[in-house]
Amino acid sequence: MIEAREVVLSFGETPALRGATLSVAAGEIVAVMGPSGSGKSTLLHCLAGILVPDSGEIHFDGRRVDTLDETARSVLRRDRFGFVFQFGQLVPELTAEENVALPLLLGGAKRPDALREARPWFERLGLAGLERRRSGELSGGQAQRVALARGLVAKPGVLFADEPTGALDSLTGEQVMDLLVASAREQGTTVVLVTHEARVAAYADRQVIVRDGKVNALVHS
Ligand SMILES: Nc1ncnc2c1ncn2[C@@H]1O[C@H](COP(=O)(O)OP(=O)(O)OP(=O)(O)O)[C@@H](O)[C@H]1O
Repeated sequence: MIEAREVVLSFGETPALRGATLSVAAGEIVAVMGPSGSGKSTLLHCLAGILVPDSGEIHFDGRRVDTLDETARSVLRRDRFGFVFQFGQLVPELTAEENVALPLLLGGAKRPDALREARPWFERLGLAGLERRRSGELSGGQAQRVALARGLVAKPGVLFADEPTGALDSLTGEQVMDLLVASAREQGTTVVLVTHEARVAAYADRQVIVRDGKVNALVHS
């Protein structure tokens, strides 16, 4: 479904990826682990078409991604990928339901249709009653569940989750992971999950370790 082949990327003098290879099958949930600074986020950003490697290739659904121009990559991200980051990154001016509807609106849906599709996510993720709140009026766990709904609402081919529980206490983090995995499975979404927490990685079908910019160890859970 999504693949990095021998990806090399440096930030100036700092090598971040030194020949990273990873292949994720459709519907698979893969956890990317590894020490701080090893290149996990950079690998995720390359897979997601946010960063372009210096060399190597990125493929998604049979298409080469890294050779697309910025516009084509941003359309691909909008239409086929979902994102959840460590701090939710909800748009503070929008209500929770508007945040969830955002990917549909950006994809061209009419506002009433987008909001109608967004609403069931509040029940599903235990957020009923919070639809009109803004991010400042939500707890960290609630905001992260809204971010998860936003990441999945457009039924992306791949959900990229970068430390999605990193800002949460462990119980809240487990609730978010339970919901992430259940929702992704329900709609067959492939998940690339960056985490340094073994307990979070244990939710994945497979764990890989990034060390010194290479995906150099595999652990089957
Ligand atoms: N925008 C940037 N500019 C310069 N250097 C960067 C940038 N982003 C990452 N790096 C460097 O690239 C290397 C890999 O960083 P990356 O964020 O991918 O690691 P990581 O494994 O995700 O780390 P962490 O677990 O701490 O988030 C590090 O040495 C980092 O300092």
